[in-house]
Amino acid sequence: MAGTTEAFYLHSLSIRSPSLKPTFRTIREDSKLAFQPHTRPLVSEIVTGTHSHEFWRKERTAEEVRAHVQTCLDDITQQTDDDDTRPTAHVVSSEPPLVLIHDFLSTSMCKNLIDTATSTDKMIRSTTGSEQETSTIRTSTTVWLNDEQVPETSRIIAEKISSISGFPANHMENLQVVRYETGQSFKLHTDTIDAYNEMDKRGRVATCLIYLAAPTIGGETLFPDVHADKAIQIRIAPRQGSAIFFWNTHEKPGSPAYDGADMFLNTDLRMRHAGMPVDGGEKWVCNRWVHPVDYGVGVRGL
Ligand SMILES: O=C(O)CCC(=O)C(=O)O
Ligand SMILES: [Fe+2]
Repeated sequence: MAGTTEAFYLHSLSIRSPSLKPTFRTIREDSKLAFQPHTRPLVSEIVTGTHSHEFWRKERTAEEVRAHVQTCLDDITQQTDDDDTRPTAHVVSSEPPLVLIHDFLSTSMCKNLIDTATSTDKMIRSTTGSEQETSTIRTSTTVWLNDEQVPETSRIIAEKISSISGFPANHMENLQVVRYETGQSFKLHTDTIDAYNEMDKRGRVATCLIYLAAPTIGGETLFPDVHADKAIQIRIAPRQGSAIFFWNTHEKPGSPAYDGADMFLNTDLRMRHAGMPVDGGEKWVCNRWVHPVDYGVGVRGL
């Protein structure tokens, strides 16, 4: 099947229908670990990449991925995060890496993003791709928030993603806040496409998707191809404050195949995913995408 994208190819996509009836594996909340105070030094400035890419240079076991992401998260201070919860990493898939992080963002910061997004009065129908097209592919509404609008929340998010990915905050787009009302969805797509290699800012090498509010029914994020067993499709149930992190290209930074920011990055089609229709209540998410080059702080999006 041809690659699907958040950009131009979406029109030709359809959800894969495997010959075997898929087993849906829904990732739900794990028991919450008790808060453990952080003993590491504070990160007082916007990060410039506190961890190297080295970890991602080769295929890792699930436990290696979990331990690495957990350490990256623990390295980031929670001082400005006002909930007494410690983020916990759970590996949905180690190859390709797909990590679910509970308590990635505090409840109050989730609310801060939703309130700020709402108060802009600028939420418009979501689009796909650099052409900013609206279609039935994506029926939610969107607003972009920059660092000035949500300074602390934006910094906390950037620090955590920087720690995990090894890319500094200036490689990240602004925050894209998305609201799904009942009946709305985002069909199967990838967050980057090979054609983005032609752009100055290049493709979205990594995605961090944060769940700001969970619907009462539906709205799972579906990954039909990430599990090695093709009969298994992964569905992640939104939970407020949780996030998923994944790489969108075959070449992970630090790997032998990764030859610097100028290289051609091949979209990993196993990372196709969809926001399933919301069947009750409202779902809010926030995207922060990472690029292989300096994206320029304050730039709105692709
Ligand atoms: O809403 C979801 O679960 C997925 C959203 C998504 O994939 C996107 O915004 O690119
Ligand atoms: Fe996506």
